Parts: sequence; C-alpha cells; structure tokens
Amino acid sequence: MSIRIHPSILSCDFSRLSEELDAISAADMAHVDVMDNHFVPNLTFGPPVVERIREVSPIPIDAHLMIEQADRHAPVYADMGCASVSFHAEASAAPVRLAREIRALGAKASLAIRPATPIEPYIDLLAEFDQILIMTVEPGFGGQSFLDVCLPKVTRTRQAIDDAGLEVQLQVDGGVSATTVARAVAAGANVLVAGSAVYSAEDRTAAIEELRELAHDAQR
Ligand SMILES: O=C(CO)[C@@H](O)[C@H](O)COP(=O)(O)O
Repeated sequence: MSIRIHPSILSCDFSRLSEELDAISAADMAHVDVMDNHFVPNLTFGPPVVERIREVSPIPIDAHLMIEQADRHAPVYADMGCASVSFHAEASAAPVRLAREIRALGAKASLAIRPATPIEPYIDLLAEFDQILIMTVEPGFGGQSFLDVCLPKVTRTRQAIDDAGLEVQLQVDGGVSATTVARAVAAGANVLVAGSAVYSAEDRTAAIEELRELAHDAQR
C-alpha cells in the first residue's frame, strides 16, 4: 500500500499555526489531535478551531479524536469536511454504526486503539473501516518513545487486512521518527504520523521526505 506521511501539528508552534500548516504542504495529510482532558490527560481544541484549520490548511485534515463520547462528537468532524476521522474504540459504544455515519457524511472512518487494547475483537469488522490507527505511545502527548511492544499488533492487523483483500489503511502514531519508521513499516504500517520528528526539524519538507524515503526503503 502507498506510504503516507501525516505530520501531527500537536508539536507545532500554535502561535504561528497557519505558517506551520504551510510548512508541511509536502505531506499527505495534516494530523490534528483533538483532546478533551477526559479520555486523555491533555486538552487541545474542538470543532471551531479544527474547522478553521481545515479552511487554511493546504492539505487534507486527518482528525484524531482522543475524546470521550465519540458516538456523539465524531460526526461533527466528518460533517465539517475533515478527510479522515479517527475515533477511539475505547470511547465508542457502537463503532460500526459510528463508522457508517462518518462515511455517510463523506469522510474516511478510522478506528483507533490504545497500546493496551487488542485488535482481535475488531478483526472481523475491518471492512467497516477505511483505516485502523494503532497507537505506538499512550495517547495524550507528543515527544514520547515509540513502543516496540505494539508492533506484533501492527503485523497481525496487516495480515488480516491482506488476507481479506481489503484496502484498509494502517496508521501508526507516536514516537515515529527516522530511527523507528522502518520498524513500523516492516511490521505493516503504511500511514505514518510524526509530530516532533517533523516539527523539531528546521526544514520540515526535508524531514517529511526523509521519513518517506526511509519508509519506502523498509517496504521493499
Ligand atoms: O496522538 C498523539 C499523541 O497522543 C500523536 O499524534 C503525537 O502528537 C505524536 O507526536 P510524536 O510522538 O510524533 O512526537
């Protein structure tokens, strides 16, 4: 599957948000982390800010909702024009119904799972989603270390996607850098979220291209 690089704006300078979005125009999508201080111990922003980000961003928005009551709130992000909406399995009472609602609103539906959540309960439901997001850190903060212990879950999910002949994207998020990206791709991931690895670089385009190249090499 094609490699996609999604920088997480959580690590950007929010006082210069518009410029920080322009700086990642070489990426495939901008990963926007919505946190509610309940599902995770951190707070970012909600619908009005994400909608404005979508309006000014040169690339489509990949919204990652780290919020409770996903069934109630996620459709808002699909309806405002986010290209992809990831909601957490742990925060949804009816993930299949929610994914269908997100798709009906015109966005890609993505199921996210925390490091401690197994993929097995969702293996037979993969066709209901456009993407599976496997967290490779505990959600909540940028700049954490990549959890290699999550890689078998990535491999298991890739195998199930391929065995079923599905076109489901497999995203990993957390600690993805020039050092770890090859391991994530070798395990089966094709969508790489990178926050600090991109925004700590002076040349964001070069950082994105380096990750893309390393990922392509690992896929061969
Ligand atoms: O969702 C999250 C954190 O909860 C991520 O999107 C981080 O923002 C990734 O940052 P790095 O680990 O790449 O610095």
